[in-house]
Amino acid sequence: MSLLTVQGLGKSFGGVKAVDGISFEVAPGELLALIGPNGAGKSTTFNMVNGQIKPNTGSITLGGRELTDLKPREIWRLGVGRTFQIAETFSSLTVVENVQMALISADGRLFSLWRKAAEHKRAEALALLNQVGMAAQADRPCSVLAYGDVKRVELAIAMANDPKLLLMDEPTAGMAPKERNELMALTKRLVVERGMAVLFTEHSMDVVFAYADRMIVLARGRLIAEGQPAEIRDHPKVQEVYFGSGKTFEKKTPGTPSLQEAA
Ligand SMILES: Nc1ncnc2c1ncn2[C@@H]1O[C@H](COP(=O)(O)OP(=O)(O)OP(=O)(O)O)[C@@H](O)[C@H]1O
Repeated sequence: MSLLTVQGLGKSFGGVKAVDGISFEVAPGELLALIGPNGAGKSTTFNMVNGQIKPNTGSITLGGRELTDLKPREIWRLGVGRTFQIAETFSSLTVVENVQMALISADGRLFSLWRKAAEHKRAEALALLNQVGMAAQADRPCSVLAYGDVKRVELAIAMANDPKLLLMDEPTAGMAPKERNELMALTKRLVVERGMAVLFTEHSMDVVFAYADRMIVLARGRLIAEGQPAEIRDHPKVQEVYFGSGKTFEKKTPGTPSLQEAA
């Protein structure tokens, strides 16, 4: 049974069909990668799922509930979280304060002045930081963290709303290979442990092939392929759209896919 169901989704900007009647599903506990060359319609799709852009056609349902007529805040409340290409944390606050703020926001309450900021939901925030391996750094300001650690804090912030579906916009952009793998392994663990679904875009094909359970491929707004990473790598239409972009899929050794940058 799917959690997110997208049917016939379309959006045009002037004469450009940014997204052209796409349909796909995401199941609970699934890590689904959305890939495609520049301008394929990935961001527009993301922005429609979280309500920032209204589609011209089609429907998006979460657990059977239609989302297309809801505001972004209402969609977030129903359990659709998002992380961004550049991590969004308050650098002047400590790690734990950032998560505390998110917990307060998820409660939908204004900060109560009669309680000290330092105590508000601290235990809950620390439990979330523990899940992402950041409890030991709870009282450090976010501004002094390594970028990979900021991304972990961002995940804890996203978890504060207990999302059923997390949209991750190029989660590993700007990260070194080791950090990339650590972040994706952590994401995979959260998906399995919480039964959460993740829909993510990613330009790094190594990450996609190593961690995605399934992939969907967009080109010029259309969904051109869908399947397991191994099926997608060998898919002729996918090879075709990536040909000319400077990227080709190649197998280094049998069963170890990688992306080669053409000279
Ligand atoms: N607000 C907008 N106004 C006009 N055209 C837009 C707008 N947003 C996107 N487009 C166009 O829609 C198409 C799809 O863009 P989109 O940003 O969704 O692609 P993308 O796959 O996310 O690309 P990238 O990988 O470069 O981020 C592109 O042709 C883009 O120029």
